Amino acid sequence: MLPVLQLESLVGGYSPRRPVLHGLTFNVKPGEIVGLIGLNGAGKSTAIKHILGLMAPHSGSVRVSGATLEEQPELYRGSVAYVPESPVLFDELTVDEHLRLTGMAYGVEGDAFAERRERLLDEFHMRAKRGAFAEHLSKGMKQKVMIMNALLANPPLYIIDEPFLGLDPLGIRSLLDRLVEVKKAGAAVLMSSHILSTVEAYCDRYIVLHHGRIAAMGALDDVLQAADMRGGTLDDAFFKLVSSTAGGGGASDGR
Ligand SMILES: Nc1ncnc2c1ncn2[C@@H]1O[C@H](COP(=O)(O)OP(=O)(O)OP(=O)(O)O)[C@@H](O)[C@H]1O
Repeated sequence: MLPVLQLESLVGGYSPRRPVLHGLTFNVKPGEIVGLIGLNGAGKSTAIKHILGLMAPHSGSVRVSGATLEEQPELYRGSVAYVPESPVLFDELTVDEHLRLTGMAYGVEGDAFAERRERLLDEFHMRAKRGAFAEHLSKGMKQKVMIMNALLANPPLYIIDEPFLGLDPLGIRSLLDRLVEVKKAGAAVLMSSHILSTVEAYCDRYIVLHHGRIAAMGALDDVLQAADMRGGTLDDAFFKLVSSTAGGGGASDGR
């Protein structure tokens, strides 16, 4: 099955003289959740900015649904929904208005729009707040609106950056349940998080980023092997990979 997201030898960062990402090659296929993990400053958000097209590669490429942003900007943008680490909303629009705006942007209209909106309002316990302005919502509620917008769009690719920050346990459960559902329906999900137990439980594959390079990639067994371990958790392997250079912490690009 063709990957929805393909990074090929991506070199990128904020200044051409000092790249942050050193040749990342990985993909995310339909029907899988891939966890992007790494220490603070490893390059996760920078990689996500390149995937979203907010930053241009110094070299290498990013393809979404088979095309680069330059080749097919509409296909590329319409294929991705992004949930950022910190919610970005319009203060003077209500929850309902945000959902309507997303529906218009992604071409979700009529009965399909109404059905998805009603379900999301219930699932994320936001029905009572549907008419509230974003500026009057709590931090976690704002994050829920970002997540609801992404799910409403129902794209082939979800990019989710630290989604659990600020969410209450019910919100976390609703999000995880829906990620499993969209994955079963064939969506591809790239999720960055520091909550390794959740990443281990929900992701099919993991990418361990360390100093802008892939230190390990694959299923749990692959990551354990890269860490030279026979058994253990993702947390154990991660700790070993990022705390010893010899153990593969600064390893080369993986596939
Ligand atoms: N706007 C920026 N300008 C210049 N350098 C930046 C900028 N944002 C991040 N960096 C640098 O890029 C590197 C990678 O940062 P990035 O934000 O991608 O890390 P991260 O893995 O997302 O970390 P965290 O877990 O803390 O969110 C760091 O060295 C950081 O200092």
